[in-house]
Amino acid sequence: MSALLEVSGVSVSFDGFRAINNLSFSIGPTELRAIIGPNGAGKTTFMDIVTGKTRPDSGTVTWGEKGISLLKLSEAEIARAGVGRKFQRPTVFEDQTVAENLTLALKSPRGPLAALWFHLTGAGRQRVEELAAKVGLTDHLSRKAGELAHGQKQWLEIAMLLAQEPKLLLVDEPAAGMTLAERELTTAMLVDLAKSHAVVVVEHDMDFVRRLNCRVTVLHEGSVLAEGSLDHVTADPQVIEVYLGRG
Ligand SMILES: Nc1ncnc2c1ncn2[C@@H]1O[C@H](COP(=O)(O)OP(=O)(O)OP(=O)(O)O)[C@@H](O)[C@H]1O
Repeated sequence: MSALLEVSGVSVSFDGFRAINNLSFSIGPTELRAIIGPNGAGKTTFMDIVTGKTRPDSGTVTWGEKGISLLKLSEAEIARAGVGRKFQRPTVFEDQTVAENLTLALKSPRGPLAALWFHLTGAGRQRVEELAAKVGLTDHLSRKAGELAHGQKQWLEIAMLLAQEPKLLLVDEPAAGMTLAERELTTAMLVDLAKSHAVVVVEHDMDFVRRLNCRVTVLHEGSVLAEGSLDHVTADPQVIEVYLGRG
């Protein structure tokens, strides 16, 4: 399986401090990956680089079968190429309904005629219903997003990301603030999404990572310290020393 995203030898410094240090990372087109690591390991900076928010000082970031360089694209172009990012705090429109939020997020077909056709045929409405079903919000379409529970808001935001038809989803600490039941549903959702997308989850909650049952990358001081199953990386003495042993 060739990689969808290939980060190779990437470094970036802020005021002389190397936040990312010769980092290499790749993910396939349908793969679930968890990224863990201590505070300041470079997890957020890694996502900032992939999404074009931060430009690295050196290294390459290539995307897709054609191996295009994401470093030459703007943030908006990277999003259009298929990289979606979910921040930790939900940013849904609280005064709009779930259906309205999803409609606003839809990727409309290009061109006025195609867009008109999309609306007249009800294709947009059908897509909104499909997206709501994917995240378990079918019964909440007419509710204001502000009335939803925290977990449901997070799921709505995931559906809004999916509305843009991304190939890669970067998801930052999805379990934070969720009840156990919400976490379990979120795990199932991410596992299901990874059947048709690449999904990278940054998460501190080890129980959550265990339930994801996927390959884990441990970052430390801006580089990959260990990679493999959760059992493999958590048995690594270096990982225990820099990350697990501190708790
Ligand atoms: N814009 C910036 N200017 C200066 N230093 C920065 C900047 N962004 C990140 N850093 C530094 O780079 C290092 C990596 O930060 P980053 O936020 O990527 O870590 P992280 O793994 O996401 O940590 P956390 O788990 O706490 O979110 C930290 O030491 C941070 O202080």
